[in-house]
Amino acid sequence: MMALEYTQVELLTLNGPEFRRVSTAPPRPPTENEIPVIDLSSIDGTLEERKAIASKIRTAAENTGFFYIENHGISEELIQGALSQAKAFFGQPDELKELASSKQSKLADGWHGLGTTQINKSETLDRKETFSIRYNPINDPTIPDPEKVVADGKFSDGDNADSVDFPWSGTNHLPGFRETTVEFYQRRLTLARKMIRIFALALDMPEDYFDSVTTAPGADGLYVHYPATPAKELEEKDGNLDVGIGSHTDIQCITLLWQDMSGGLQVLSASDEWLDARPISGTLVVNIGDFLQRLSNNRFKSTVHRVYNRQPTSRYSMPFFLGFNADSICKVVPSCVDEAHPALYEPISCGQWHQRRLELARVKPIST
Ligand SMILES: O=C(O)CCC(=O)C(=O)O
Ligand SMILES: [Fe+2]
Repeated sequence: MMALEYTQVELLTLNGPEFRRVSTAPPRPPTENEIPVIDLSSIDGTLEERKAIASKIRTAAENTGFFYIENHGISEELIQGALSQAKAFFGQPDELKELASSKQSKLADGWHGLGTTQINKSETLDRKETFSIRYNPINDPTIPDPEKVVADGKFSDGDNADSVDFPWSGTNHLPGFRETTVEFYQRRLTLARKMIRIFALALDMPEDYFDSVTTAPGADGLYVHYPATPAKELEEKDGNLDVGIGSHTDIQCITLLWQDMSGGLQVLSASDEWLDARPISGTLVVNIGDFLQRLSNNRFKSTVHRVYNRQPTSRYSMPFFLGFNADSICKVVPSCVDEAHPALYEPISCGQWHQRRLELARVKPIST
Protein backbone atom coordinates (compact mmCIF):
# COMPACT_ATOMS: atom_id res chain seq x y z
CA MET A 1 0.00 0.00 0.00
CA MET A 2 1.23 3.47 -0.82
CA ALA A 3 2.08 5.63 2.16
CA LEU A 4 -0.50 8.33 2.77
CA GLU A 5 0.53 11.92 2.26
CA TYR A 6 -0.81 14.70 4.42
CA THR A 7 -1.46 18.39 4.23
CA GLN A 8 -2.52 20.86 6.92
CA VAL A 9 -5.97 22.38 7.08
CA GLU A 10 -6.69 25.34 9.30
CA LEU A 11 -9.99 24.96 11.12
CA LEU A 12 -12.18 26.93 13.43
CA THR A 13 -12.81 24.51 16.26
CA LEU A 14 -14.36 24.49 19.68
CA ASN A 15 -11.22 26.15 21.04
CA GLY A 16 -10.53 28.62 18.24
CA PRO A 17 -8.36 28.26 15.13
CA GLU A 18 -6.37 25.05 15.00
CA PHE A 19 -4.23 23.22 12.45
CA ARG A 20 -5.21 19.69 11.60
CA ARG A 21 -3.33 17.06 9.62
CA VAL A 22 -5.42 15.82 6.69
CA SER A 23 -4.66 13.09 4.16
CA THR A 24 -4.45 14.22 0.52
CA ALA A 25 -5.83 10.87 -0.71
CA PRO A 26 -9.26 10.92 -2.36
CA PRO A 27 -12.09 10.11 0.04
CA ARG A 28 -12.52 6.40 0.69
CA PRO A 29 -15.72 4.55 1.58
CA PRO A 30 -16.24 4.32 5.35
CA THR A 31 -16.30 0.96 7.08
CA GLU A 32 -19.64 -0.04 8.60
CA ASN A 33 -18.38 1.02 12.01
CA GLU A 34 -17.01 4.36 10.89
CA ILE A 35 -20.42 5.66 9.75
CA PRO A 36 -23.01 3.08 10.86
CA VAL A 37 -26.66 2.92 9.82
CA ILE A 38 -28.86 2.99 12.94
CA ASP A 39 -32.48 1.84 12.81
CA LEU A 40 -34.91 4.12 14.69
CA SER A 41 -38.05 2.03 14.16
CA SER A 42 -38.39 1.37 17.92
CA ILE A 43 -37.75 4.98 19.01
CA ASP A 44 -41.36 5.33 20.25
CA GLY A 45 -41.28 1.91 21.95
CA THR A 46 -40.14 1.02 25.47
CA LEU A 47 -37.35 2.68 27.42
CA GLU A 48 -35.32 -0.50 26.97
CA GLU A 49 -35.69 -0.18 23.21
CA ARG A 50 -34.56 3.43 23.32
CA LYS A 51 -31.58 2.44 25.46
CA ALA A 52 -30.61 -0.10 22.81
CA ILE A 53 -30.65 2.67 20.17
CA ALA A 54 -28.72 4.94 22.57
CA SER A 55 -26.01 2.36 22.98
CA LYS A 56 -25.40 2.25 19.20
CA ILE A 57 -25.45 6.03 19.04
CA ARG A 58 -22.96 6.27 21.91
CA THR A 59 -20.50 4.11 19.99
CA ALA A 60 -20.93 6.18 16.82
CA ALA A 61 -20.70 9.47 18.75
CA GLU A 62 -17.44 8.43 20.42
CA ASN A 63 -15.98 7.22 17.14
CA THR A 64 -16.53 9.29 13.96
CA GLY A 65 -19.39 11.40 15.32
CA PHE A 66 -21.41 10.68 12.16
CA PHE A 67 -24.08 8.06 11.51
CA TYR A 68 -27.11 7.43 9.30
CA ILE A 69 -30.64 6.93 10.65
CA GLU A 70 -33.26 4.81 8.90
CA ASN A 71 -36.96 4.43 9.75
CA HIS A 72 -36.82 7.93 11.18
CA GLY A 73 -40.54 8.53 10.62
CA ILE A 74 -40.41 11.49 8.21
CA SER A 75 -42.35 10.47 5.13
CA GLU A 76 -40.66 10.28 1.76
CA GLU A 77 -43.60 12.22 0.35
CA LEU A 78 -42.91 15.18 2.64
CA ILE A 79 -39.18 15.05 1.90
CA GLN A 80 -39.82 15.01 -1.85
CA GLY A 81 -42.33 17.85 -1.44
CA ALA A 82 -39.74 19.93 0.42
CA LEU A 83 -37.12 19.12 -2.21
CA SER A 84 -39.48 20.31 -4.96
CA GLN A 85 -39.99 23.56 -3.06
CA ALA A 86 -36.23 24.00 -2.65
CA LYS A 87 -35.80 23.49 -6.40
CA ALA A 88 -38.63 25.91 -7.16
CA PHE A 89 -37.07 28.55 -4.90
CA PHE A 90 -33.51 28.25 -6.19
CA GLY A 91 -34.73 27.92 -9.79
CA GLN A 92 -36.00 31.53 -9.74
CA PRO A 93 -34.12 34.50 -11.18
CA ASP A 94 -32.06 36.35 -8.56
CA GLU A 95 -34.50 39.32 -8.57
CA LEU A 96 -37.20 37.03 -7.18
CA LYS A 97 -34.90 35.33 -4.69
CA GLU A 98 -33.92 38.83 -3.50
CA LEU A 99 -37.47 39.24 -2.20
CA ALA A 100 -36.55 36.77 0.58
CA SER A 101 -32.93 37.93 0.87
CA SER A 102 -31.09 37.61 4.19
CA LYS A 103 -30.11 41.26 3.62
CA GLN A 104 -33.62 42.14 4.72
CA SER A 105 -33.42 39.94 7.81
CA LYS A 106 -32.08 41.14 11.15
CA LEU A 107 -31.35 37.53 11.97
CA ALA A 108 -29.68 36.49 8.72
CA ASP A 109 -32.50 34.16 7.71
CA GLY A 110 -33.84 33.79 4.20
CA TRP A 111 -31.74 33.57 1.03
CA HIS A 112 -27.96 33.75 0.98
CA GLY A 113 -26.82 33.91 -2.65
CA LEU A 114 -23.94 32.21 -4.36
CA GLY A 115 -20.50 33.49 -3.33
CA THR A 116 -21.65 35.13 -0.08
CA THR A 117 -20.12 32.66 2.37
CA GLN A 118 -16.71 31.19 3.04
CA ILE A 119 -16.97 28.88 6.01
CA ASN A 120 -13.26 28.06 5.96
CA LYS A 121 -11.07 31.08 5.27
CA SER A 122 -8.12 28.90 4.20
CA GLU A 123 -10.21 27.35 1.41
CA THR A 124 -12.24 28.90 -1.45
CA LEU A 125 -15.57 30.68 -1.27
CA ASP A 126 -18.40 28.19 -0.74
CA ARG A 127 -20.08 27.32 -4.03
CA LYS A 128 -23.63 27.17 -2.72
CA GLU A 129 -26.76 29.18 -2.06
CA THR A 130 -29.06 28.62 0.91
CA PHE A 131 -32.52 29.42 2.23
CA SER A 132 -33.05 29.15 5.99
CA ILE A 133 -35.64 29.61 8.69
CA ARG A 134 -35.09 29.54 12.42
CA TYR A 135 -37.13 28.59 15.48
CA ASN A 136 -40.36 30.49 15.88
CA PRO A 137 -42.94 29.36 18.47
CA ILE A 138 -45.64 29.82 15.83
CA ASN A 139 -44.23 26.73 14.13
CA ASP A 140 -43.66 24.66 17.30
CA PRO A 141 -46.15 21.78 17.48
CA THR A 142 -45.62 21.44 21.27
CA ILE A 143 -46.89 24.95 22.00
CA PRO A 144 -50.68 24.80 22.49
CA ASP A 145 -51.46 28.43 21.72
CA PRO A 146 -48.50 29.81 19.76
CA GLU A 147 -50.25 32.96 18.51
CA LYS A 148 -50.82 33.95 22.13
CA VAL A 149 -47.19 33.38 23.12
CA VAL A 150 -46.13 35.70 20.35
CA ALA A 151 -48.85 38.29 21.10
CA ASP A 152 -47.87 38.30 24.81
CA GLY A 153 -44.29 38.98 23.82
CA LYS A 154 -43.15 35.92 25.78
CA PHE A 155 -40.96 34.95 22.89
CA SER A 156 -39.16 37.82 21.30
CA ASP A 157 -35.74 38.76 20.07
CA GLY A 158 -36.65 42.34 20.94
CA ASP A 159 -35.36 44.90 18.47
CA ASN A 160 -33.62 42.16 16.63
CA ALA A 161 -36.81 40.40 15.57
CA ASP A 162 -37.81 40.04 11.94
CA SER A 163 -41.36 40.81 10.93
CA VAL A 164 -43.53 37.69 11.23
CA ASP A 165 -44.03 37.92 7.48
CA PHE A 166 -40.34 37.41 6.75
CA PRO A 167 -39.34 35.50 4.65
CA TRP A 168 -42.82 34.41 3.59
CA SER A 169 -43.85 37.71 2.03
CA GLY A 170 -41.00 37.14 -0.41
CA THR A 171 -42.02 33.59 -1.31
CA ASN A 172 -45.82 33.73 -1.41
CA HIS A 173 -45.80 33.59 -5.21
CA LEU A 174 -44.49 29.97 -4.90
CA PRO A 175 -47.57 27.75 -4.34
CA GLY A 176 -47.32 25.67 -1.15
CA PHE A 177 -43.80 26.90 -0.33
CA ARG A 178 -44.54 28.12 3.17
CA GLU A 179 -46.82 25.22 4.13
CA THR A 180 -44.41 22.49 3.03
CA THR A 181 -41.33 24.26 4.35
CA VAL A 182 -42.95 24.73 7.76
CA GLU A 183 -44.32 21.18 7.91
CA PHE A 184 -40.90 19.73 7.06
CA TYR A 185 -39.34 22.00 9.70
CA GLN A 186 -41.87 20.82 12.31
CA ARG A 187 -41.28 17.14 11.61
CA ARG A 188 -37.55 17.62 11.91
CA LEU A 189 -37.92 19.60 15.14
CA THR A 190 -39.96 16.74 16.61
CA LEU A 191 -37.43 14.15 15.43
CA ALA A 192 -34.49 16.22 16.70
CA ARG A 193 -36.12 16.45 20.15
CA LYS A 194 -36.56 12.67 20.19
CA MET A 195 -32.94 12.29 19.15
CA ILE A 196 -31.65 14.57 21.89
CA ARG A 197 -33.49 12.36 24.42
CA ILE A 198 -31.62 9.39 22.98
CA PHE A 199 -28.41 11.39 23.33
CA ALA A 200 -29.25 11.98 27.01
CA LEU A 201 -29.52 8.20 27.44
CA ALA A 202 -26.30 7.74 25.49
CA LEU A 203 -24.65 10.04 28.06
CA ASP A 204 -26.02 7.84 30.89
CA MET A 205 -28.49 10.51 31.98
CA PRO A 206 -32.28 10.29 32.35
CA GLU A 207 -33.93 10.70 28.97
CA ASP A 208 -35.60 13.98 29.98
CA TYR A 209 -32.25 15.52 30.98
CA PHE A 210 -32.23 18.02 28.09
CA ASP A 211 -36.02 18.58 27.90
CA SER A 212 -35.96 21.86 29.82
CA VAL A 213 -33.33 23.31 27.45
CA THR A 214 -35.14 22.37 24.26
CA THR A 215 -38.47 24.12 24.88
CA ALA A 216 -37.58 27.02 22.54
CA PRO A 217 -34.34 25.84 20.99
CA GLY A 218 -32.06 27.45 18.47
CA ALA A 219 -33.13 25.31 15.52
CA ASP A 220 -32.44 26.16 11.90
CA GLY A 221 -33.98 24.48 8.86
CA LEU A 222 -32.14 24.97 5.56
CA TYR A 223 -32.42 24.27 1.87
CA VAL A 224 -29.03 24.18 0.17
CA HIS A 225 -28.23 24.25 -3.54
CA TYR A 226 -24.75 23.42 -4.84
CA PRO A 227 -24.68 24.43 -8.54
CA ALA A 228 -23.55 21.95 -11.18
CA THR A 229 -19.91 21.64 -12.18
CA PRO A 230 -19.83 21.40 -16.00
CA ALA A 231 -17.69 18.47 -17.23
CA LYS A 232 -15.31 20.92 -18.95
CA GLU A 233 -14.66 22.79 -15.71
CA LEU A 234 -14.08 19.53 -13.86
CA GLU A 235 -11.51 18.57 -16.46
CA GLU A 236 -9.77 21.96 -16.43
CA LYS A 237 -9.72 22.46 -12.69
CA ASP A 238 -9.71 18.82 -11.62
CA GLY A 239 -8.11 18.81 -8.17
CA ASN A 240 -8.69 22.53 -7.69
CA LEU A 241 -12.45 22.78 -7.77
CA ASP A 242 -14.01 25.30 -5.42
CA VAL A 243 -15.52 23.70 -2.32
CA GLY A 244 -19.30 23.45 -2.07
CA ILE A 245 -18.93 24.09 1.64
CA GLY A 246 -15.45 24.24 3.15
CA SER A 247 -14.05 22.10 5.98
CA HIS A 248 -15.92 22.89 9.18
CA THR A 249 -17.59 21.54 12.27
CA ASP A 250 -21.23 22.32 13.05
CA ILE A 251 -21.77 24.78 15.88
CA GLN A 252 -24.75 23.56 17.85
CA CYS A 253 -25.81 20.14 19.22
CA ILE A 254 -27.00 17.81 16.50
CA THR A 255 -27.51 18.06 12.75
CA LEU A 256 -30.05 16.02 10.79
CA LEU A 257 -29.14 16.11 7.11
CA TRP A 258 -31.07 14.98 4.08
CA GLN A 259 -28.86 14.80 0.99
CA ASP A 260 -29.83 13.90 -2.56
CA MET A 261 -28.11 11.07 -4.45
CA SER A 262 -25.33 13.27 -5.94
CA GLY A 263 -22.71 12.38 -3.34
CA GLY A 264 -19.96 14.77 -2.34
CA LEU A 265 -20.21 14.90 1.46
CA GLN A 266 -16.85 14.09 3.02
CA VAL A 267 -16.16 13.40 6.69
CA LEU A 268 -12.74 13.52 8.36
CA SER A 269 -12.00 10.23 10.09
CA ALA A 270 -10.23 9.77 13.40
CA SER A 271 -7.19 8.75 11.32
CA ASP A 272 -7.24 12.09 9.37
CA GLU A 273 -8.56 10.57 6.14
CA TRP A 274 -11.56 11.84 4.19
CA LEU A 275 -14.47 9.39 4.20
CA ASP A 276 -17.12 9.45 1.51
CA ALA A 277 -20.40 9.84 3.45
CA ARG A 278 -22.26 8.46 0.46
CA PRO A 279 -25.99 8.99 0.21
CA ILE A 280 -28.09 6.02 1.31
CA SER A 281 -31.69 6.36 0.18
CA GLY A 282 -34.27 6.44 2.96
CA THR A 283 -31.75 7.69 5.52
CA LEU A 284 -30.75 10.98 7.10
CA VAL A 285 -27.18 11.70 8.18
CA VAL A 286 -26.78 12.72 11.83
CA ASN A 287 -23.72 14.42 13.24
CA ILE A 288 -22.69 16.09 16.46
CA GLY A 289 -21.91 19.78 16.77
CA ASP A 290 -19.41 21.66 18.93
CA PHE A 291 -21.84 22.54 21.73
CA LEU A 292 -22.70 18.90 22.39
CA GLN A 293 -19.02 17.95 22.24
CA ARG A 294 -18.41 20.65 24.82
CA LEU A 295 -21.23 19.46 27.12
CA SER A 296 -19.99 15.88 26.82
CA ASN A 297 -16.50 16.95 27.93
CA ASN A 298 -15.16 15.90 24.51
CA ARG A 299 -16.58 12.37 24.79
CA PHE A 300 -18.82 12.86 21.75
CA LYS A 301 -17.08 14.08 18.63
CA SER A 302 -17.94 17.16 16.58
CA THR A 303 -16.37 16.05 13.34
CA VAL A 304 -14.92 18.06 10.45
CA HIS A 305 -16.77 17.68 7.16
CA ARG A 306 -17.04 19.40 3.77
CA VAL A 307 -18.85 19.07 0.43
CA TYR A 308 -17.70 19.12 -3.19
CA ASN A 309 -20.23 18.97 -5.99
CA ARG A 310 -18.32 17.32 -8.82
CA GLN A 311 -21.53 16.46 -10.71
CA PRO A 312 -22.62 18.07 -13.99
CA THR A 313 -25.97 18.54 -12.22
CA SER A 314 -27.09 20.50 -9.16
CA ARG A 315 -26.74 18.94 -5.71
CA TYR A 316 -29.44 19.67 -3.13
CA SER A 317 -29.34 19.05 0.61
CA MET A 318 -31.62 19.96 3.50
CA PRO A 319 -29.87 20.22 6.89
CA PHE A 320 -31.56 20.88 10.23
CA PHE A 321 -29.44 22.16 13.11
CA LEU A 322 -30.66 21.71 16.69
CA GLY A 323 -29.21 23.79 19.49
CA PHE A 324 -30.58 24.46 22.97
CA ASN A 325 -32.63 27.36 24.33
CA ALA A 326 -30.60 30.51 23.68
CA ASP A 327 -30.59 31.66 27.32
CA SER A 328 -30.32 28.39 29.25
CA ILE A 329 -26.90 28.07 30.85
CA CYS A 330 -25.60 24.55 30.29
CA LYS A 331 -22.74 22.88 32.12
CA VAL A 332 -20.72 19.82 31.22
CA VAL A 333 -23.00 16.80 31.75
CA PRO A 334 -22.27 15.36 35.24
CA SER A 335 -21.84 11.80 33.95
CA CYS A 336 -18.91 12.99 31.81
CA VAL A 337 -17.00 14.36 34.79
CA ASP A 338 -15.03 12.45 37.41
CA GLU A 339 -11.69 12.80 39.15
CA ALA A 340 -9.80 11.56 36.15
CA HIS A 341 -11.87 13.74 33.78
CA PRO A 342 -12.46 17.19 35.28
CA ALA A 343 -14.82 19.51 33.41
CA LEU A 344 -12.85 21.07 30.55
CA TYR A 345 -15.35 23.87 29.93
CA GLU A 346 -17.18 26.56 31.85
CA PRO A 347 -20.99 26.66 31.83
CA ILE A 348 -22.35 28.78 28.95
CA SER A 349 -25.67 29.21 27.16
CA CYS A 350 -26.06 27.85 23.65
CA GLY A 351 -27.02 31.33 22.44
CA GLN A 352 -23.86 32.89 23.85
CA TRP A 353 -21.80 30.02 22.52
CA HIS A 354 -23.29 30.36 19.02
CA GLN A 355 -22.66 34.10 19.04
CA ARG A 356 -19.08 33.69 20.21
CA ARG A 357 -18.38 31.09 17.56
CA LEU A 358 -19.80 33.30 14.79
CA GLU A 359 -17.77 36.27 16.03
CA LEU A 360 -14.64 34.16 16.01
CA ALA A 361 -15.36 33.35 12.38
CA ARG A 362 -15.90 37.04 11.55
CA VAL A 363 -13.24 38.92 13.45
CA LYS A 364 -10.50 36.32 13.39
CA PRO A 365 -10.32 35.33 9.75
CA ILE A 366 -7.93 32.45 9.36
CA SER A 367 -4.79 33.56 7.54
CA THR A 368 -4.41 32.17 4.06
O1 LIG B 1 -24.87 19.74 2.19
C1 LIG B 1 -24.39 18.90 2.94
O2 LIG B 1 -24.38 17.70 2.65
C2 LIG B 1 -23.77 19.31 4.24
C3 LIG B 1 -23.98 20.76 4.60
C4 LIG B 1 -23.27 21.14 5.85
O3 LIG B 1 -22.34 20.53 6.29
C5 LIG B 1 -23.73 22.33 6.60
O4 LIG B 1 -24.60 23.06 6.07
O5 LIG B 1 -23.24 22.55 7.73
FE1 LIG C 1 -21.98 21.08 8.38
